[in-house]
Amino acid sequence: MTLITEVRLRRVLDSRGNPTVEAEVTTESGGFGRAAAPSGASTGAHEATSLPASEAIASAREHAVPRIEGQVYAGDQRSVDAALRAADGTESFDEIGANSAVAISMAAATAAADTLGAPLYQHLGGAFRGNEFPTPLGNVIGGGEHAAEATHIQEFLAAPVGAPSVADAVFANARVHGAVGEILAERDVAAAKGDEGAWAPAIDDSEAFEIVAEATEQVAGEVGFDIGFGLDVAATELYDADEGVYRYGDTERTPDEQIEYVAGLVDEYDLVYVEDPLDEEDFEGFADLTDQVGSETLICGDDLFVTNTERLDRGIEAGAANALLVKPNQIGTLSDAFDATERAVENGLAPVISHRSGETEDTTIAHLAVATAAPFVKTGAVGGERTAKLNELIRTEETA
Ligand SMILES: O=C(O)[C@@H](CO)OP(=O)(O)O
Ligand SMILES: [Mg+2]
Repeated sequence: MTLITEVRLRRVLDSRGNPTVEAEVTTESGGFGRAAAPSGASTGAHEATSLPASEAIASAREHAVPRIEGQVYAGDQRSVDAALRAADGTESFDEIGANSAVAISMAAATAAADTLGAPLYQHLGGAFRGNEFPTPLGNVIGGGEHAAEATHIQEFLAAPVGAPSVADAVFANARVHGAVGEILAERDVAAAKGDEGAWAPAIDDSEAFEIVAEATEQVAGEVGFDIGFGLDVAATELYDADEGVYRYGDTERTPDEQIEYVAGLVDEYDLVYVEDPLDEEDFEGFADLTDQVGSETLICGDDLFVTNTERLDRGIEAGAANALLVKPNQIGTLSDAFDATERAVENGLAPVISHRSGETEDTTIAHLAVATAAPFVKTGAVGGERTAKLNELIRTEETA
């Protein structure tokens, strides 16, 4: 192993045009790694703290960098991440920011892989990884917090579950995205794109269901394999906690009605994946829905679990979901993200590695998905910061 000799931090742009933290780590033997923190728009209340980039950088330079440079070995990821936690001193990275922490954590892993001359997924997952690849979930219509005046449900996802390879799956999702664009044009619906590159038309959710169902079916016919349909409801953003109702514009649903509505959608559209169908505090509602439809579909906790093993344990106890969304920046380090992933797998939950709505060209999550043999990765369908990850998966599959 080789000592980390330098940690550099700077502000770079994310895909929304906001500053974010980029870290560079250099090792004694000349290994080099670079990584950048993503950022959420529909963030969970229990996520680790993201500070303004300049504040996060200043604080990490003062508190974390001196504990890492010349002190910690690249490749000893647990020590890197323990140094970040010790430097911060809070559970939620309030001091240095989870954005600084995750950028340094991921850059250190990348520098270690470079030192070894191994691909990042292999350094993270071990010599025998690279034989299983995730199905990419591609956002083709989106609204919620990711686009104004669009659908209430945040993400309508193509899920090419029958694809023979990652490359086939990636191209299929892009093709579904294209087909949705064509159907919208035929219907004379103008559509810009939301934060993740999905179409963001001013249509109601029921029309979006129709269009995505038509597009997935059409493209499945063309490519000759199954393309499923998934959702990220991001229901916390729809929930009015004071009134105890979910609001879809003028339509209101009580929590029981919401469960019934989502269960109905699972049946009607054969949904293979449903993320955050209920408010982030409603473990019981999640359990009820999982009980009803968990044998047919994945009920995935994002804002519910925030990649946090304590919240995941609570969910496991309650039977609240059968999938975990994994976003390293929700918890702050790769070690924590790995621990949550392993805990999920041990308890029969499927891990789904995910991007954020604000992204950079960083490809770490593509490697994380291969390293953990996650069955799904959620990283959009089109757009440079999304294709950065998708194209990395294509390359990885070719060389693994
Ligand atoms: O809710 C989500 O799953 C994500 C990514 O799609 O959105 P955000 O990064 O805004 O939380
Ligand atoms: Mg989500």
